[in-house]
Amino acid sequence: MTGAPAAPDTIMAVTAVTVRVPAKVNLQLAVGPLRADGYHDLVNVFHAVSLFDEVTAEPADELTVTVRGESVEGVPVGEDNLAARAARLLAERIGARPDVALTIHKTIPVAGGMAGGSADAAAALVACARLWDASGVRLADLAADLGSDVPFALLGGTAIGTGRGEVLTPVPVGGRFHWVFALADGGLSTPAVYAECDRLREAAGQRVGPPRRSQALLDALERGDAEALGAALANDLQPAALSLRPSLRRTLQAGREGGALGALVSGSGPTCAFLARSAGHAAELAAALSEAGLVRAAVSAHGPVPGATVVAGG
Ligand SMILES: C[C@@](CO)(OP(=O)(O)O)[C@H](O)COP(=O)(O)OP(=O)(O)OC[C@H]1O[C@@H](n2ccc(N)nc2=O)[C@H](O)[C@@H]1O
Ligand SMILES: Nc1ncnc2c1ncn2[C@@H]1O[C@H](COP(=O)(O)OP(=O)(O)O)[C@@H](O)[C@H]1O
Repeated sequence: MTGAPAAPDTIMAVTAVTVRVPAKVNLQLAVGPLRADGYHDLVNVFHAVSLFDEVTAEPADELTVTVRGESVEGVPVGEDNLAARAARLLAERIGARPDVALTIHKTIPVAGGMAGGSADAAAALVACARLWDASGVRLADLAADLGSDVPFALLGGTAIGTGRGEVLTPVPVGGRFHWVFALADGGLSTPAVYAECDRLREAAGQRVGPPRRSQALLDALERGDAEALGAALANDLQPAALSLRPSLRRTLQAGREGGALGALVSGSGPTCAFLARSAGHAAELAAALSEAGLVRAAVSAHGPVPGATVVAGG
């Protein structure tokens, strides 16, 4: 090496920042009655899994969004993209122009009940905060304004979300869990699934009380007990997702027949989640589900994993 070393006070301009951000599955989703503001109070046990999107932020003359990946139809590339909204919100907060080129590499299924859009918003917040040296801004406050699931994508791990899901309390977890996700063709709209949940409850004359946390589920998580966790998985939106997409019943049944410890729709669906006994069992189950021809793809993953993390630049 012959080059002179950089002077100690040289400040390297940040040219690109890449953030990796996980998908989530809801281990318990207890849904209270419809609130006056159109939301529902929840007990939402979020669990971050190793299925990741990556968002790269680079300085540019104006805000642009590029989306790459398989099956990204329906993802807006304009100002409605949640990552673009996140960049604009942060720029507004620090009094800067949102001049950034955002490139999103999507692996998380779109409109799949795994919070991919929320994940991209959280990643964009972290990437732009690094690019614009906005380390003093509390990103969690901005996240909650972008969507109920966005704060969890920043935090990762496993956490209970109350309120509309944005008030987070981390949950202790005593091990790693192995999952299979059955990805469906096409998505389901989150507001439509909540509305169907309300409709089904009303039609059944169901009196809906406040959502309650499952102690059995929290104990299973703390012990790292996959069998008990499988038995405790619960999603109040599942009947609504099945009502809107009846074919998911067969997918859930196929996973149970493959020995899953638990099977449920992930959040608002249509992705189905299966808890496996081990990494090996997850690989077998994913192969069996793919071969059964009921799903677009079946992928294995583990959880919990950290939230939005800078992996390059900055
Ligand atoms: C259902 C869940 C489970 O984690 O996620 P997905 O499975 O869709 O990823 C979430 O509650 C989705 O959160 P998110 O997608 O951030 O929703 P938001 O943008 O805040 O709200 C979109 C719409 O969903 C409905 N909504 C959302 C949250 C909530 N607690 N009650 C609701 O009724 C409302 O109709 C709202 O207008
Ligand atoms: N970056 C993004 N990735 C995916 N969807 C996005 C994004 N930005 C906005 N959207 C919109 O949000 C909707 C819900 O997306 P997503 O978060 O993937 O699903 P879900 O709410 O079921 O978890 C999409 O159908 C799309 O119209």
